[in-house]
Amino acid sequence: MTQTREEFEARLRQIGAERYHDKHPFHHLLHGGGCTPDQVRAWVINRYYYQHSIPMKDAAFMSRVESPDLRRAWRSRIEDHDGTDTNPGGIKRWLKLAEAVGLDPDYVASTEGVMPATKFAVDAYVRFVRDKTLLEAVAASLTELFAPKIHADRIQGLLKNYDFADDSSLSYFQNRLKEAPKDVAFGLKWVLDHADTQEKQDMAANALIFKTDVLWSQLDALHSAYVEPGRIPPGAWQPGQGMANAKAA
Ligand SMILES: O=C(O)c1cc(C(=O)O)c2c(n1)C(=O)C(=O)c1cc(C(=O)O)[nH]c1-2
Repeated sequence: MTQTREEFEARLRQIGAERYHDKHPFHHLLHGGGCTPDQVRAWVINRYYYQHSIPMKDAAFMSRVESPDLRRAWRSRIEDHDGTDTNPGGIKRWLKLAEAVGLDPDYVASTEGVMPATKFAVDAYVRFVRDKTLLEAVAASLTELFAPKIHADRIQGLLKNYDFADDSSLSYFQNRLKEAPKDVAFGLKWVLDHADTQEKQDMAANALIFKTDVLWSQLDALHSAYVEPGRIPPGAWQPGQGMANAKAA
């Protein structure tokens, strides 16, 4: 049976309550101060791959949208990450974080050393958005409903527990707190408006589940490579590589 708007929204929120990556042990370690500097670096290097792919994902989405109104509402997402004349954008802010943890930002931006599992997961998200219905693509972005809480927890946890954390190194997350709410309000309304049959509601819910899997599997890979059992896959970053001071020397 088709759910009411309220029931369907509750179903989407329940997916986040059960599956969002704020529950992953790697995030508990990171936010609680339990990561070594190299574990933080591994996270920054791999997560950069997600950051650098998000605008490509949004460009893939927009290339398929026929409605000028929908494209206009969506395009600020690309500017938020790539920047404008007056805003450096999220990718540059992420590289500030990379510098603050001692990495060479050029190394991080090269995406060398990113684990294969990170690439598989993130590339699958870009392909999903390119190939599936617009409804599924917008629904997949709705993990951002749950992101403000994790960003706020992260800012608080990193500031409390790590010397590298300050307003400059954490500016990425501070900015997302301002940017994400408008995106997610728009995306949620769009999905609720368009998922008007049971079949479409199921498609949208499954798209959101897929996206939680994309996020979760990245952290599983990070945990197994750099925490326990510490099995770094061939070709992935080894502690000591890509450091800023190695370049200066
Ligand atoms: O730190 C996080 O946990 C987190 C999660 C997500 C998400 O839920 O996909 C995004 C972000 N951050 C983020 O910063 C971001 O710009 C973003 C864009 C998107 C998207 O799917 O379009 N998700 C996310």
